[in-house]
Amino acid sequence: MTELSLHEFADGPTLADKLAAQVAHRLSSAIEANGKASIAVSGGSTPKKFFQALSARDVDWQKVTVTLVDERFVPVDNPRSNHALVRDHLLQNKAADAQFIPLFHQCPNADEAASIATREAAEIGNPFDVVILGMGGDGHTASFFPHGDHLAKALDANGPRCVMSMEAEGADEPRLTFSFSSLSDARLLVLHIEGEAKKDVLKKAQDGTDETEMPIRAVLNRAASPVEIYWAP
Ligand SMILES: O=C(O)[C@H](O)[C@@H](O)[C@H](O)[C@H](O)COP(=O)(O)O
Repeated sequence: MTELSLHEFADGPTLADKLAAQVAHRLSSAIEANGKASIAVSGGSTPKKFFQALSARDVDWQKVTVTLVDERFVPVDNPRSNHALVRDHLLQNKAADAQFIPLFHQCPNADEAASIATREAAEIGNPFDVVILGMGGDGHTASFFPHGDHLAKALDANGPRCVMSMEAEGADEPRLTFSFSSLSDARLLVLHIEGEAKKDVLKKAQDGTDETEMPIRAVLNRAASPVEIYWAP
């Protein structure tokens, strides 16, 4: 069973600040121990304030590699690009010196982009020092969507560390996602969610076991690392 801890905050800005402090501390400790640090972040609407808070923190950013937990199969000039979100809100201020490894590559299909991303991500080393997951109202996390075409493979704890493609009814476009095995043993594994509705989704996820219906259950039930849940109304 995975150990879960719930950290609740009065509001989103307070959460963003506390999470940024904790993540900056972990990145700095990793740099002290290994000379480098890695972080994989989620896209979507929730992380913007956290990205801005983290970008202002004192970390030796030149030694940090940033990548995405998952990406939409769209170029960086598309408003739905997670790369664009990270570029505009995280790779700014002090964090402008960090190295970014994108998952999207201009290829005929998402599988080919996933192969390139897998090769490039292998350079980062493993496990990630920090992984920040989000969660959708349908119980997806990363691009582990309910009934996704490659969901079983993506959630296989013994599957390879890789980036894979994913298509699902609930996803607007094909996706690229790190596999569960690449994310679940992060040295700091955070699930960042906000709002009462997401708390209800979390509760529903904890009340059942079917991962095809709510893939977040894989993280909550069998992540190799403890899961730190950060929540604000
Ligand atoms: O690209 C994405 O959409 C994500 O990385 C995704 O897994 C996200 O974390 C959740 O969908 C929550 O999204 P919101 O923060 O927008 O609710």
